[in-house]
Amino acid sequence: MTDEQDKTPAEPLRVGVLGARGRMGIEVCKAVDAADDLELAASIDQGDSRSAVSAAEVVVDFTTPDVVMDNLRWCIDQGISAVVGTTGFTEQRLEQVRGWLADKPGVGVVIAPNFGIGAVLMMQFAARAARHFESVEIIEQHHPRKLDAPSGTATHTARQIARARAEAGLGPVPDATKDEVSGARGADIDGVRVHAVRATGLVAHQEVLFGTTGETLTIRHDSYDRASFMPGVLLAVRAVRNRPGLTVGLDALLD
Ligand SMILES: NC(=O)C1=CN([C@@H]2O[C@H](COP(=O)(O)OP(=O)(O)OC[C@H]3O[C@@H](n4cnc5c(N)ncnc54)[C@H](OP(=O)(O)O)[C@@H]3O)[C@@H](O)[C@H]2O)C=CC1
Ligand SMILES: O=C(O)C1=N[C@H](C(=O)O)C[C@H](O)C1
Repeated sequence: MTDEQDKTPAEPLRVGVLGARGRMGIEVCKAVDAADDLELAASIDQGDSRSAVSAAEVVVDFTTPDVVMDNLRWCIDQGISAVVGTTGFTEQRLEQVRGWLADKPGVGVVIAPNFGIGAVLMMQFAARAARHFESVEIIEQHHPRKLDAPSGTATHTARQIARARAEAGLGPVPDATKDEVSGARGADIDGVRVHAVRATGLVAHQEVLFGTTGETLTIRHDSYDRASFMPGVLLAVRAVRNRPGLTVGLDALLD
């Protein structure tokens, strides 16, 4: 039979969701259900047994920073590829994941601080602008039920900006503050000040403010609905098994 004659539809990819009853998990389950090429094989939340997820080929994790490493270790041990949106990934944690993956060469993991395509572009544009401005501050704004501050997106953006500034030979951001009420100047992430705002009505928003003599540049992204993260999540779900090892961020998948 030629490929042309073989019209058998491909089996849908079996996806498991961890954190399935959370704000993001609910949205991911809906998106997977709605996709013809994906099947929701298991949806697990706090207190459920993880064993149901063994049937999945790809696991999506939107849980909490304190449980995500244990989940990830379990997936890798089971030989299941994973797409992770949960925050809390320090360089040390990423290194640990790389170590686990070294023993499982067929397994892929994508960890992205933000799956919104606009947010990924905002981070790229900010990294590109960074070397042209002596001043930079990040203001992130989120719903008040968010557990971590500053956000994973803001932390990632600050690190990328810091790297671009170092490569360009820029020194510290100018700031004459001598007398400070604790916290007034925000958190210092690799030399970049990050301010975290929490308010009912917000979803996920970030502004990167750059300044130099006589001008400022503001790069802003807004997620008004968690549906905004789904194209990125599904892109990673479909790609992850063909990307053994660890992929951090969506940039490589978008390109
Ligand atoms: N990368 C991205 O694009 C995005 C990332 N995020 C991140 O995703 C994470 C989740 O966000 P959000 O959905 O708003 O948070 P929620 O608190 O709404 O959801 C987390 C869910 O995980 C559950 N959970 C806790 N422990 C476990 C466990 N061991 N196994 C399975 N499920 C568990 C929680 O249960 P319970 O409530 O009972 O504890 C809850 O239902 C956060 O870190 C957030 O920052 C959010 C949006 C986009
Ligand atoms: O908790 C959230 O809501 C979000 N978390 C991620 C982060 O911390 O950056 C991504 C997005 O900002 C929404």
